[in-house]
Amino acid sequence: MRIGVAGAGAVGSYFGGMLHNAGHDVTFLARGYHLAAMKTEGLLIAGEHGQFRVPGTFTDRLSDLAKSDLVLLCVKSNDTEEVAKQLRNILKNSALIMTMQNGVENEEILEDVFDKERLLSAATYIQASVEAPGRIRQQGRVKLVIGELDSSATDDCAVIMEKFNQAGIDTVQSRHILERKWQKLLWNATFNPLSAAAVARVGQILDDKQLNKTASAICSEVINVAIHKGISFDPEPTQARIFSNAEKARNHQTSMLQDRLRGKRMEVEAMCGYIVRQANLLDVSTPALQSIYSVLSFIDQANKSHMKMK
Ligand SMILES: NC(=O)C1=CN([C@@H]2O[C@H](COP(=O)(O)OP(=O)(O)OC[C@H]3O[C@@H](n4cnc5c(N)ncnc54)[C@H](OP(=O)(O)O)[C@@H]3O)[C@@H](O)[C@H]2O)C=CC1
Ligand SMILES: CC(C)(CO)C(=O)C(=O)O
Repeated sequence: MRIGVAGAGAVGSYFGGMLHNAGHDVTFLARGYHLAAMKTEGLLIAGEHGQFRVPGTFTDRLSDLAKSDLVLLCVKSNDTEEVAKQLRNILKNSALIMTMQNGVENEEILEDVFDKERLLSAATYIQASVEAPGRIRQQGRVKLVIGELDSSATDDCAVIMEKFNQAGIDTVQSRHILERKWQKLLWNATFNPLSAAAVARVGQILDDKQLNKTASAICSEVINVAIHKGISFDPEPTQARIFSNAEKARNHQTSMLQDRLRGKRMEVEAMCGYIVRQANLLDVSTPALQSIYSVLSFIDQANKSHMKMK
């Protein structure tokens, strides 16, 4: 299968690397120092069970993805619309696009650009980071739940699931992928923004009495928004599950914290703004999330002005 990775950072490089190892023809779209390192040395993926190097096709020309049968959309959510529109101009009509991003708004953005039957979404369970240019660090368990956005679409998803499993990526299919994505968003909205605002690892949020209290408040607000959106959750066990899952990621720097530490733009809209806007539409109160949203939006704006002045 010809696979294009649109945004070969932490997530895209890992999954693209695994699929390349399994014999697929993978093209990695990246830029900057990371791309330069991959072009000269190949891509190095380091995990708990050792490391492997991936020689491959690394490019900063989006048009090099034109022949893809499947594109893994792995840019940060802030770049979704721009990259999706560029992809629409070059991809063949039969190409499938799978978002592996966090949040649930990317699916809405993609539906405005592509026919729904070409779209898949993945709830991506991985802890990965670009440790150094050309080098990805992955820790903990990796799992994907994938599904078609159009539930009446032909079963491309089953074929992709099989190929991913053959490549050693634990993948299951869901007929209710948006519900799964909301479940994941509950976790991310609880921990990612707070971790970025406080510059704290997940374990530090769990251990600090005040941060833990704020995380619990955000979590119950987001569950409430999801319920008002028609996603069925039992609030108490859901919140308990989110916090017990966090125990397994104690040492993790969330992807949003990684961005803050690197002075990169954070996924503030995907993780906070979208939920706050939905809450306003549904007349649901989200004071804790709104507060973190205002802090992170301010930091992102300040970083942007600082970058412009440089
Ligand atoms: N990291 C993790 O553990 C997890 C992340 N996720 C989600 O997955 C998504 C991707 O996250 P992650 O992999 O961490 O992000 P990264 O920032 O590591 O990767 C995105 C990559 O895409 C590149 N990129 C963006 N636009 C272009 C372009 N036009 N041309 C070439 N390259 C481009 C970026 O370059 P540049 O750096 O120069 O902007 C970056 O290298 C996010 O939605 C995140 O929330 C989900 C689960 C876990
Ligand atoms: C916490 C984690 C790693 C869960 O997969 C994640 O989604 C993120 O850091 O954004």
